Amino acid sequence: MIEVEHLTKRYGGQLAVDDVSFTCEPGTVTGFLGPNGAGKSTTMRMICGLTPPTSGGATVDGVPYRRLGNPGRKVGVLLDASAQHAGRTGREILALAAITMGLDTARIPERLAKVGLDKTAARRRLRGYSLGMRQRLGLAYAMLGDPAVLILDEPANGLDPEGIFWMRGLLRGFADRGGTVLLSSHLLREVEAVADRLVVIGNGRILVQGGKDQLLGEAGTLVRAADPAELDSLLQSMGITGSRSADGSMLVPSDPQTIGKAAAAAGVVLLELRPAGAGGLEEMFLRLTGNGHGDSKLEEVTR
Ligand SMILES: Nc1ncnc2c1ncn2[C@@H]1O[C@H](COP(=O)(O)OP(=O)(O)OP(=O)(O)O)[C@@H](O)[C@H]1O
Repeated sequence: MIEVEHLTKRYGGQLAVDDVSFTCEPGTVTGFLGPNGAGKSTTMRMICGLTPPTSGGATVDGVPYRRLGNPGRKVGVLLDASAQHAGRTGREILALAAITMGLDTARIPERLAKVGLDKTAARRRLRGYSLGMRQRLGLAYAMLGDPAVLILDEPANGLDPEGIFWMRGLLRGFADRGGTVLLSSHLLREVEAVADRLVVIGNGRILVQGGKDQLLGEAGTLVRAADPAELDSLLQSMGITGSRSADGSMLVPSDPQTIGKAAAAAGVVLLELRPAGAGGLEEMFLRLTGNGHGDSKLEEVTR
């Protein structure tokens, strides 16, 4: 379990992280989403004791990271896949980590294989690794001590589509066995398939957080009419403001039943009517994060 309470980080006059609170429960994957510079890495670094917070705090299983004994056995961390000695081989990097944690190095070949790094890759120096290979090694490194908690900053960076699919399976399996995963990304699509909960951050502040299914359910309705002007006046009469997509459909903050009934009563012919789901969530994500601090209406959905 990861508990983050009122974490705040100020760099000079800039608030990089502003009063951020959330919890990651065992058995779940939490997607930590936000555009570049939103404050994801700074938050994760504070959770891992690498950056001292200006105020607030974070614990893993009730203990601040810096006070965990043998932390690699409790929390697997991947913040920067390139932050290893470039002249060491993949095998050496894992061997040093195993020795530091008091683990048998015999587990290393199996762990390398598990992340898709073969014997040749194991013998290659890190400077010869692609970014995707570094991420794979970083995941093996994070999971080497069999921790119950994983904290991963943009682990999909550099992975090809097959690699992203593989990583999702790995993290889903980890959480399904009771593990806790905090996973950051600047792309909703990247985490949507694996996350149970989403925490969206922009300009250092949490803009929205909640269960993925709930957020998907609240993402609105997609509706397309044979005559868009008729739909516009119907929505106007209902006091609903929608946003129009390039294909002429409207994303409206209402449920399909309400819209369908009103359209039928008004004789407006609909060609499409469905929950907006992931597409709507992505639009909401872009709207929230593209909006600076967001407006005051955009409160936290739920905890
Ligand atoms: N050591 C530092 N000194 C000064 N400012 C910093 C420092 N580290 C981060 N910042 C600033 O804090 C803000 C948040 O940065 P952070 O790296 O946490 O964002 P992020 O969401 O992880 O972005 P990205 O996806 O680009 O990695 C940015 O404006 C960044 O410039």
